[in-house]
Amino acid sequence: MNRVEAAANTNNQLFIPYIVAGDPTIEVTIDLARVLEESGAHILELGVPYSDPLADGPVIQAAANRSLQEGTSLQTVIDTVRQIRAAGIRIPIVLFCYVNPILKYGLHDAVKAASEAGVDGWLVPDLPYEENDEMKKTCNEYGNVLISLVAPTSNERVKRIAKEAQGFLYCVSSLGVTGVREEFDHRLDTFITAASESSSVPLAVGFGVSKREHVARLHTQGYGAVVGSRIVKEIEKYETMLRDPNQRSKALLQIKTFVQSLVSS
Ligand SMILES: O=P(O)(O)OC[C@@H](O)[C@@H](O)c1c[nH]c2ccccc12
Repeated sequence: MNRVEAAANTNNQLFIPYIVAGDPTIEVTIDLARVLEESGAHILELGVPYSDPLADGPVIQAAANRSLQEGTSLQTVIDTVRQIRAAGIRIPIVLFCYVNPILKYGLHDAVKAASEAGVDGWLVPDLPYEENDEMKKTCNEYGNVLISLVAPTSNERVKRIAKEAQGFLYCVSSLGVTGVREEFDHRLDTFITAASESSSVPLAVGFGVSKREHVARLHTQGYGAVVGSRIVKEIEKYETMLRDPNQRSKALLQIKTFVQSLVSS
């Protein structure tokens, strides 16, 4: 069984952090992967920075820019995963990548290289479900899953996507872009109920999940929690210390304590 599927099926309180690879450096990304694994994360969403991140809010856009200034590319992210695995970090990794860098690299070559480096799945936010056949087939050919994303739009489409989902079904809490939110779309509960009734895999909710109460509520309802911007903001806060080898471990400890506070029951 694929490691993302295994993690999703054995943990009914999924916690899935998202960070941008190369933010603030590739070296720190490897340390952060270990910190997130130690903090109890079940699956790591590792973002490939992109110059035109349509679905991302200001926090993640800024992180992508920091990473792009470091020269991060899909290739260096694949190389980073290889280093993460060589460091003995086993957490299942889902690569978060917009479609352009994949097409530029070559879809088949990208999935093959990533799988050989230790990637377990992909999520391509701007690849419509109706056009994902080749990506899904190639992912599955290399033992990877393609994670599907559903938003609170028409229930019929949600049901169709949910039925064929792999690993876990990523339910976007509200329309718009990523970023910390106080409240969620009022249609969230009906939308998620429709999705869970049709889904053959566990659900995880993302977009705006940024407090312990948010995570606890989702876990109580039997859903996983995806947290991106709020963790990326913490990384931004400690950027200078993370860049300084003499202060890095202190910053990593602060970040670990923060992440643990999000998931502490
Ligand atoms: O940042 P938030 O509001 O916590 O949402 C998670 C999100 O960052 C992460 O899953 C993600 C990053 N980029 C995306 C693009 C589309 C969908 C989801 C994402």
